[in-house]
Amino acid sequence: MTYKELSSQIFNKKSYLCVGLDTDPHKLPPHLLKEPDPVFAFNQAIIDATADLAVAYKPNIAFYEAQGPRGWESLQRTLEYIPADCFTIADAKRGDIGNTSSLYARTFFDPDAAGLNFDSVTVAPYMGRDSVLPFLDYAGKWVILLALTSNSGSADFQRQRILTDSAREQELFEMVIKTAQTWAGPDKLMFVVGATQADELSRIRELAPDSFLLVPGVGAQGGSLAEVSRRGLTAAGGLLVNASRSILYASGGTDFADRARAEAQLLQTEMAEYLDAGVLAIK
Ligand SMILES: O=c1ccn([C@@H]2O[C@H](COP(=O)(O)O)[C@@H](O)[C@H]2O)c(=O)[nH]1
Repeated sequence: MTYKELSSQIFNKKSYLCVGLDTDPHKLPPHLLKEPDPVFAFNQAIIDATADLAVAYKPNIAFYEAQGPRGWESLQRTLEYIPADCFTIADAKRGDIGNTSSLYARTFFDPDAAGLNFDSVTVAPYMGRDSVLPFLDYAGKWVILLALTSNSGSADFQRQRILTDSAREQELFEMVIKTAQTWAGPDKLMFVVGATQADELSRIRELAPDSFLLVPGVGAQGGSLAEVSRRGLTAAGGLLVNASRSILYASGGTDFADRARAEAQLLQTEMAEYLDAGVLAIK
């Protein structure tokens, strides 16, 4: 999906909601356990219940890998079931020396070589340029680079102050955002910024005015959709705001899909208000 197509989806659906498919087999409603692939049955129902409200789906790969080969099959079925008008994100947080990164890229981007066919993958920037470039080699695919994450541990490295070449102070995540934009433009590269870090979003928007930001951390982690939207929305939309647990596990019973829809609807209704108000009006 191109930058323009993603932006159009946001304004057509009046939504920048990304539903996180962090599907934990231990949290499935009991009635699904008799299905041949309970994880897929759950995801299928969640996707059916939310596809008109969401512009993206983000399976977190850990939840599937932890199930061994069965999990990988559930992941593949889920990916194939996601409607074509939705952007897909493999939240895998990969990155290694170049030749190894090429194999990670193939895993998520190359169905002709036994890989999956995601639109994008999350990548950790810590190992630098040569660890990220192999993911950028795929036409039409996106890298979503971790910049300022939602967890408390983001303070350990990402918020550390370092000196620029011109002896000015900046935080490490700022350097990541500036440097990575010399590797690829906003048509191929997004950044992860936690919703719990909304205070930093205005500064991040100055550094990356046109980039899409994947923003996890509303819902279960307590980030504010209003603050994220106020500081992060752009004329192209520019945001994908993810919620996983608050949608998936709104109910553990037979009504789980209806309750998931209701949670997604709350977020989408609020997003539509911000989009309708116009970016400049809410800033
Ligand atoms: O900074 C980050 C980067 C990734 N995540 C991932 O997003 C979802 C959030 O799930 P919730 O249940 O909505 O809290 C999950 O897959 C994380 O691994 C993040 O939270 N923060």
